[in-house]
Amino acid sequence: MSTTVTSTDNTPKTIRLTNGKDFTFVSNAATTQETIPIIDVSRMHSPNLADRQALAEEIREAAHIIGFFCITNHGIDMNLASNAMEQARKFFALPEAKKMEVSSELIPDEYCGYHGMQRYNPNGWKYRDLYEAFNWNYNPAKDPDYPDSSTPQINLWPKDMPAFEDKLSAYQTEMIRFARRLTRIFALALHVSEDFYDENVKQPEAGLRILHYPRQEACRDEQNGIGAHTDVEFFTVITSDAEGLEVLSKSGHWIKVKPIPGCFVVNIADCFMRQTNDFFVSTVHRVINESGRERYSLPFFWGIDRKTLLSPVPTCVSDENPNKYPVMTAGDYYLWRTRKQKRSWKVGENASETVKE
Ligand SMILES: O=C(O)CCC(=O)C(=O)O
Ligand SMILES: [Fe+2]
Repeated sequence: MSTTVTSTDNTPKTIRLTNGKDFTFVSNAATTQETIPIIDVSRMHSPNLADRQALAEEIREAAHIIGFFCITNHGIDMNLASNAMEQARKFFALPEAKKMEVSSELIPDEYCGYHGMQRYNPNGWKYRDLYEAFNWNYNPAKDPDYPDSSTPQINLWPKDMPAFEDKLSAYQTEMIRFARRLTRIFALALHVSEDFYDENVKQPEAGLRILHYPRQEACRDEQNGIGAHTDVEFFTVITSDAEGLEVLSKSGHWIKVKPIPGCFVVNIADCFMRQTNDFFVSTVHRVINESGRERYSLPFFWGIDRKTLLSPVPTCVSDENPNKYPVMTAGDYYLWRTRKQKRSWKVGENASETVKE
């Protein structure tokens, strides 16, 4: 059945994103009248190239039109996700002082570590975003395909909680294996050879985060769970235990994404949009937790390694459609965004970037 969550604020708003672009939504209400595509990805494991190509064409369309889709029959062991979720609940239940021992402020140029409750306000709303999070980076030693114990991880793991690191890392290892395969399908979707990205994902950007959203009491016009934003890297794979994710449609309306048990939501992020010269769209999204209970989510952020140049994919540029973006390394881009977001999303600093029309 279709539903629309009403909002007292029906005036269009324009907000500046940290990627420098502006986006507008026509109303702050959200609807289930529009949906995101559901794609059965079992064919990604097929030995037949034609099957993989057929899947790639479906992904091509979804990545081009809306930049968000739900995947079924992915083959990921969901026990690993539930174990990570269980650890998330335990971690967030710890005293604030214990969580602050691994504060993300300790490493300013990385996202890893703990981000405290109501710390950021990316949209300049009345109240700060109602979430806390813990991020962890790729650990080369635990790569399932190219393990490398000689390159140290950059992470802030809490002391005396070995199960926390173990369970979170086990999920990460599974997701890396999956993301490498999905990257090959994305290459086919761009009509380049399947191995186009293989060399660039041997030391990938493969960070994860656990998020905890308390039940929101304030109205949706005054507070977000996590404010509207776009992700930074190539694609994100999300699992969550409750509704709350909202995606901005092309027509400027918020679509409520209904989580399907056992499935993941995949979305295109900014580096992929840049590299495809906007052919794939990195769509604005946010979370508002009106589920009436706490919400936990587990996004996995996947991108090419830091030293690779974000030069355009050959099939996405032509004389008529020249590259729109300056070329830089993925690492420089990630660093620029990390610095910008950790600074400007802090309380109040971004409010001036919100243009009320
Ligand atoms: O909690 C979610 O479902 C999404 C979180 C998100 O968009 C993010 O952390 O970038
Ligand atoms: Fe996101």
